[in-house]
Amino acid sequence: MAELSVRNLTCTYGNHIALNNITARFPTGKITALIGSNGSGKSTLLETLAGTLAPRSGSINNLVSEIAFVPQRSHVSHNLPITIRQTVSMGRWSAKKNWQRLTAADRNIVDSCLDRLEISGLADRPLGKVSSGQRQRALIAQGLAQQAPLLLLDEPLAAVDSHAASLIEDVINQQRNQGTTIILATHDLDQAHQADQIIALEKGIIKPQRKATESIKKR
Ligand SMILES: Nc1ncnc2c1ncn2[C@@H]1O[C@H](COP(=O)(O)OP(=O)(O)OP(=O)(O)O)[C@@H](O)[C@H]1O
Repeated sequence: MAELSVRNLTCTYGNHIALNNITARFPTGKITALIGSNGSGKSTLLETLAGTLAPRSGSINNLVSEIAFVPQRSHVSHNLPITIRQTVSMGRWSAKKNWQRLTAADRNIVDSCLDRLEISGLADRPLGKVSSGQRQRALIAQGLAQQAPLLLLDEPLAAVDSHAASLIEDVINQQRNQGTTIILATHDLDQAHQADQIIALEKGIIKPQRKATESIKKR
């Protein structure tokens, strides 16, 4: 898989410039951590790579067609009629044409993802009636179930306890070891340190790497 990169990428919301002419490379089969304060542009970059936001200018190069994106979500209606298992199964449906039925192999993948995130016991519970940390694990399991070569995670450790955080970190490392390219936004500096590359954003631009590393060490 050729290396994913962005060149002179600018993204705006109306007149507001959220990403200002950034150029970056995302090594294949490695973890890139995006860090930066609130509003620095991390989610905007992930959404642009995921294709849910169109850039104003610049290019995205070598983007694969299958992308698993786990966005930042905080609220789901209590009445949403979908179970945790169905939520994770949606990761398999994305690879199907014309809403074909899931095969036994698909169901095994779903079971394995539920198991890896330790939510098998919650599989039949409605997504809207579990805790936000449990929901976060379900959404990550959905992303894993896609088995896409590119996995985008927006604050995967938000809302989870320390056990779940280390579980999610292990899962992310396992995915990287299997060759998945991972780009994640995080405010957790321990998690950023475990990444292969750190990109520090500030007001929509990339801080030079040396300074980015220094700023992490100081905190
Ligand atoms: N839907 C939107 N409409 C208008 N402006 C937006 C929108 N989403 C984000 N922005 C603005 O774009 C900039 C980048 O926001 P973004 O969400 O990418 O930051 P972030 O680094 O992910 O922040 P956080 O750490 O809080 O999640 C901010 O100034 C933000 O206010």
